[in-house]
Amino acid sequence: MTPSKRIIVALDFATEAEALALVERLDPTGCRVKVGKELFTRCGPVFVEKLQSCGFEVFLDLKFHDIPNTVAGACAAAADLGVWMVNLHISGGARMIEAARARLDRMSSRPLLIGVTLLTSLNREDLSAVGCPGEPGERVLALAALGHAAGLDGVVCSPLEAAAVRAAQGPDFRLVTPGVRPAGASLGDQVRVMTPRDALAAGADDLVIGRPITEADDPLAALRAIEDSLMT
Ligand SMILES: O=c1ccn([C@@H]2O[C@H](COP(=O)(O)O)[C@@H](O)[C@H]2O)c(=O)[nH]1
Repeated sequence: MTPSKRIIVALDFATEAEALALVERLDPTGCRVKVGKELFTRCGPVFVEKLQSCGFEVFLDLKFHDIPNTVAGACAAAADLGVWMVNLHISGGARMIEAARARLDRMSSRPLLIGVTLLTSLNREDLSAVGCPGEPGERVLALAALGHAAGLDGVVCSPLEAAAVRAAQGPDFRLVTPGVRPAGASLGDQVRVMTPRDALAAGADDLVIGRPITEADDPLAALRAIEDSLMT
């Protein structure tokens, strides 16, 4: 895989027109795209199909979290849509993940099934406030192990945790990392972050990058600069 194909551009836009304005300038052989809650709620599966008909592999980032039967059905719907990757929250538990995986395994082709460990916007204090005292890294490692054993293809984690998860879960477990910021870029609401180059060096497979590209004066130039930083 080329270093640039490791970039997943997060299309966190409020309208289809804004998303298309960027997508029409992107090369589907050079990057993937992510459709999350905002764009999907506004534009729905039809927009995902449009992206796919333009040649893009789509990460459907809806972070399913519900009872096993409901999440399994949602994952099957994502598979029917033909997306490349879909995700759920590992904190939904092993039975939820196993049900999703079993349902996907019955389909003729399936997306990669990835689990969110701990949102990259959370720090130690946030964790403690929701009744989970301890270091974010420890929680990520525990959730990654649970998710792998239950049938996930990989996890979403911060690049800060990528090396430890890679060491614990091996080379074939996919590590998808948001919380990626070029040096000097605004963090926004992200807390556990690394630069694109450091994230790759730490073992990330996929770099999910949104606002540093989408909110740049010249989004394409911002993407190119990130790609260049991965090659040098
Ligand atoms: O832990 C997580 C899980 C998902 N995300 C998503 O990634 C992008 C990041 O966007 P930026 O603009 O680069 O911050 C966004 O769509 C999130 O929903 C995450 O950030 N952290």
